[in-house]
Amino acid sequence: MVASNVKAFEIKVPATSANIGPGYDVMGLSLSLFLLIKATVDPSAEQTHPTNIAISYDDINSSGVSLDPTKNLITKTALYVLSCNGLKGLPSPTHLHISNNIPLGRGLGSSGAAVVAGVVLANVLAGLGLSVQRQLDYCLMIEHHPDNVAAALVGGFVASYLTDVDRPLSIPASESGKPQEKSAGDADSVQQPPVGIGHYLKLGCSKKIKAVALIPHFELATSKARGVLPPSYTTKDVVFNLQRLAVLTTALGQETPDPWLIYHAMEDKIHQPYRQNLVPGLPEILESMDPSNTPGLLGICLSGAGPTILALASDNFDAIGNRMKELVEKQKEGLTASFKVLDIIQDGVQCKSIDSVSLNSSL
Ligand SMILES: Nc1ncnc2c1ncn2[C@@H]1O[C@H](COP(=O)(O)OP(=O)(O)O)[C@@H](O)[C@H]1O
Ligand SMILES: N[C@@H](CCOP(=O)(O)O)C(=O)O
Repeated sequence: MVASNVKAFEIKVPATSANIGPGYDVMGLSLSLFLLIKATVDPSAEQTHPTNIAISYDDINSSGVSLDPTKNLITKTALYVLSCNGLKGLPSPTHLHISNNIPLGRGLGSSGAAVVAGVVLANVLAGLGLSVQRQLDYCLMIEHHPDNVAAALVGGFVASYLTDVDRPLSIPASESGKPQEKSAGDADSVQQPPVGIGHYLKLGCSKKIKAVALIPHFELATSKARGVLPPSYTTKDVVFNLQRLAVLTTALGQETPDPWLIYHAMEDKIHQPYRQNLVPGLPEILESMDPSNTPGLLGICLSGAGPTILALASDNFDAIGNRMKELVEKQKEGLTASFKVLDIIQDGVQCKSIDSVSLNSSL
């Protein structure tokens, strides 16, 4: 039992797999792996930080993550949203207990989930009443590509684009490895998001499809994997991706998935060929596994910026995961990996008071 003036909320944000082959910075899928935050607001608690925020983690996935509210990505994001709304911190002392099941730096959208959690946290705890569209604007000021955050906000298979804004979206970068010029929350660093920067559309995804995520046991910062991409592409490669992306948007939604249609529609020439040197086993998996030799397989791609490799499948999930694991582990002495069979979930971020009253509908 908690005292009556103490309030507690739970925020649950899904992992996401971005790109899905040809949809670089466009497509995202929400997966059944979650970042969970329990926020306990206790007006009578001792203030331990000027921002009124105290942080703890209970999991090994997040070792190395800062517990300083001005540096931690979740709270740094929340402080940015608060500062845009004239607040220097949370209104009352708040303890955040974080259980993060999304491995960091693996291409499963941990940073996108952290950014979405920060925006929702500020929205709920300061009673800002931000719409989902406005929450997306805030997310995009920090995570500059829309694919992960749009899918984490609204759930499902999501297509998104950014408005061509006339000034850079230059709030502290979320991607690990990027320098932070100022802490969010500094009054002089506040840059309000333009209204309506991001747009999204939820697409159909057959209930028969699951995602097999092969997760190598090493981190690859998204900033590093973006750094290897070329500044321009040939018309031929762009057309190759556009053709596949157009087909993929509908192919995954067909009730009975067509394996070869999806398999070819998940091919890519914009990012995977440039990133494959950073991801041992990706070329070998793409070359050796297809629907003719792997029953149930629908398609394979790099998940986000990697190193996770994602197979979409309608059957034989464990066999597909084991085969991918074998192919990755044989590339390099000492390299290990594991796999998870995940559902594609239709709910985006959920926020509820601990007595289960829903506070944030993602739809
Ligand atoms: N739950 C979290 N709490 C705090 N920081 C996080 C959390 N999740 C991700 N991050 C930050 O995001 C970084 C990983 O981001 P990134 O390189 O984009 O990889 P990913 O593919 O997992 O999104 C971490 O090193 C950490 O700084
Ligand atoms: N479109 C981005 C997606 C990054 O996703 P993440 O899960 O690796 O953060 C990219 O490919 O760089």
